[in-house]
Amino acid sequence: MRHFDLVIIGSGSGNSILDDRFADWNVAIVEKGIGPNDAYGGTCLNVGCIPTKMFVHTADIAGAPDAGAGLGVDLERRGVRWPEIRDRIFGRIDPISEGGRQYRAEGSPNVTLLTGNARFTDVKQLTVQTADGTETITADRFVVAAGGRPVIPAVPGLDQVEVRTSDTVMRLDELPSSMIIMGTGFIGAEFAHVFSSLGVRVTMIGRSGRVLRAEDEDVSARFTEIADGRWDLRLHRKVVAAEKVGGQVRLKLEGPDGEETVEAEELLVAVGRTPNADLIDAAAGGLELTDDGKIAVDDTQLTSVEGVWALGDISSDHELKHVANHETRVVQHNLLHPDAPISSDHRFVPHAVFSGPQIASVGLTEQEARDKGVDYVTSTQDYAGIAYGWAMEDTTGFAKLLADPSSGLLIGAHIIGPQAPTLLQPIIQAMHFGLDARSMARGQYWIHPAMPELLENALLNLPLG
Ligand SMILES: Cc1cc2nc3c(=O)[nH]c(=O)nc-3n(C[C@H](O)[C@H](O)[C@H](O)COP(=O)(O)OP(=O)(O)OC[C@H]3O[C@@H](n4cnc5c(N)ncnc54)[C@H](O)[C@@H]3O)c2cc1C
Ligand SMILES: NC(=O)c1ccc[n+]([C@@H]2O[C@H](COP(=O)([O-])OP(=O)(O)OC[C@H]3O[C@@H](n4cnc5c(N)ncnc54)[C@H](O)[C@@H]3O)[C@@H](O)[C@H]2O)c1
Repeated sequence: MRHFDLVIIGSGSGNSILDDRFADWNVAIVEKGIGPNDAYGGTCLNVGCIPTKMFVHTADIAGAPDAGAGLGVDLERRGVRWPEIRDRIFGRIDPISEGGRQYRAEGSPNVTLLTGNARFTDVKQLTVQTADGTETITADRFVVAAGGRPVIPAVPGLDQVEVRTSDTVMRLDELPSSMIIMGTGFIGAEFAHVFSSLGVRVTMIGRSGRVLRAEDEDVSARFTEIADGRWDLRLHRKVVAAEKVGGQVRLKLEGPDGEETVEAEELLVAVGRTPNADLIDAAAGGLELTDDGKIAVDDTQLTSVEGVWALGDISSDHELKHVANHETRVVQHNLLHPDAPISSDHRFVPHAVFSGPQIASVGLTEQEARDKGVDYVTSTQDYAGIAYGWAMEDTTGFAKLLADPSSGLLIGAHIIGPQAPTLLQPIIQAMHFGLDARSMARGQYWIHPAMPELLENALLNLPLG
């Protein structure tokens, strides 16, 4: 039985743990391979953030004729070369993934790469199913960074149709003429934007009355209105059956007007992700789980077993790469300095939805502030009320801020509109460094007439006495 100083399960964020400071550690990385190509490097690189945003940017360009029409510029989108788009994107990503694998397999003398599925068989003991057979390994320390995977809901007949998930939909052979998207969360909203901008007829199905309903209620309501104009939006619907009819997928829905069916060439299921704690048999390793099946960790990312840390989607409340990266740095420090551990900072975790329009958010939504009984004031500034918004003829975007009325400190910020994630960053900075709204608004220059004037005005409009 081989014994290591450290075993890392998962090559996504887990791959970033190792740097020169670990050069004299005997380390094993175990990775089963992700996506249709069993790739190295985890979700974000291969089937998540990076390819999706490359498709989103392409979709934004494909949408230029619509944007131009309102400005008096007539553009024509003559076509979309899907295979070229797909191959350009993965032509860049796949070699990075393969380079990462090779570096760990051949270029890191102190690292053993084991390719295969890892399962705990005891505390600090792992069995790895490789192509060469089964190997059991032990280690002094473990980092569990095994991520999550898409959920496929239990709908009668769904196992009989070809279901796409975010793992597979970006590599379709051909661009379909129509697509049903089940789910109205991050992935649904981003892919609906991508595929509808590329000319696919999209039908989106949601259980509730809102798209992106976890967002601030005003943002979610505005996004839902816009989505309703961009694709066929069926809300308050339950999918009760699925079948294959000819080359099409047909779903039976139950909704406010009774039963209905929808058909399309492709079906994308985007109803959330589940942590891979079951795949690694966390329980056999003595790792306690949370109620939602994630590996329980304390604020230093330590699990219930001494010497075993977890990070990222398998243990975090936030399934976001910047959170996984932050937790990776915390684990890295705590591996190297066990006597002086540091904690993760999850106070102000931002997120963005790269759809059309874009959304970015940090801190409390108005409904959360209300539910928690937090004292707050709020202000909303439309893009239409700032000079750059006039330039863009934007009529739907806005920034909404929430602040503590006594200290003037920001407690939440929500932006829907062009460049929302970029615009949000100074607010994240203000929240982290305790900058109050008035000092932020008046204590610095704001470039005129640039988009951040949206924030300057929203800050000035806060009724702070
Ligand atoms: C479509 C999509 C778009 C996204 N876009 C964004 C975005 O724009 N911004 C953002 O912040 N976040 C985004 N995310 C979320 C982000 O990708 C994840 O939060 C992040 O990648 C999680 O990293 P991780 O290291 O925890 O897990 P992963 O990167 O998933 O790594 C886990 C690795 O463990 C391996 N593994 C699992 N089980 C085993 C096992 N038993 N044995 C061996 N290996 C195993 C897996 O194969 C995988 O490679 C997106 C996610 C998706 C799906
Ligand atoms: N831009 C980004 O940062 C980004 C992009 C994509 C994904 N992600 C991460 O990946 C995670 C997963 O994304 P997602 O969109 O799959 O999940 P999600 O949690 O954002 O949305 C899932 C949606 O599916 C609905 N749903 C759940 N079960 C259902 C069912 N049986 N039938 C119909 N609808 C159902 C939920 O109500 C919800 O609206 C996100 O939570 C996010 O953390 C981030």
